[in-house]
Amino acid sequence: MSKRQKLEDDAIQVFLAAHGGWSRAGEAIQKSYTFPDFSTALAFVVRVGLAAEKRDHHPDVHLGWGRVTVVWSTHDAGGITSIDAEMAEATDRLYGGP
Ligand SMILES: C[C@H](O)[C@H](O)[C@H]1CNC2=NC(N)=NC(=O)C2=N1
Repeated sequence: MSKRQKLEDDAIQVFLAAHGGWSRAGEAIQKSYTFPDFSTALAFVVRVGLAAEKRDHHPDVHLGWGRVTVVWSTHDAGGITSIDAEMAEATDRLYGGP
């Protein structure tokens, strides 16, 4: 299946059930992460942004003091695709841990 083909609703539910903190926001999935200060949050945004550039797939990001919200959707497909699920997993890995 193409990575930019929309996921079915049940596949999205399976993804959400398996990945804590992610929720559906219309035709996107999103998660908020917390940090001890602004600069640590900013550094996370930079790491996510560099991963996005490598994959040519880019999130919407909201950066605040100690908080980052990352939103993944595939604009070209008008919804959530498996590359969004992959990038969400990559985002979790960049947040912390191996
Ligand atoms: C031309 C380029 O590959 C496309 O515009 C890519 C770039 N990054 C993208 N990012 C996201 N999130 N969705 C897209 O459909 C998308 N399309």
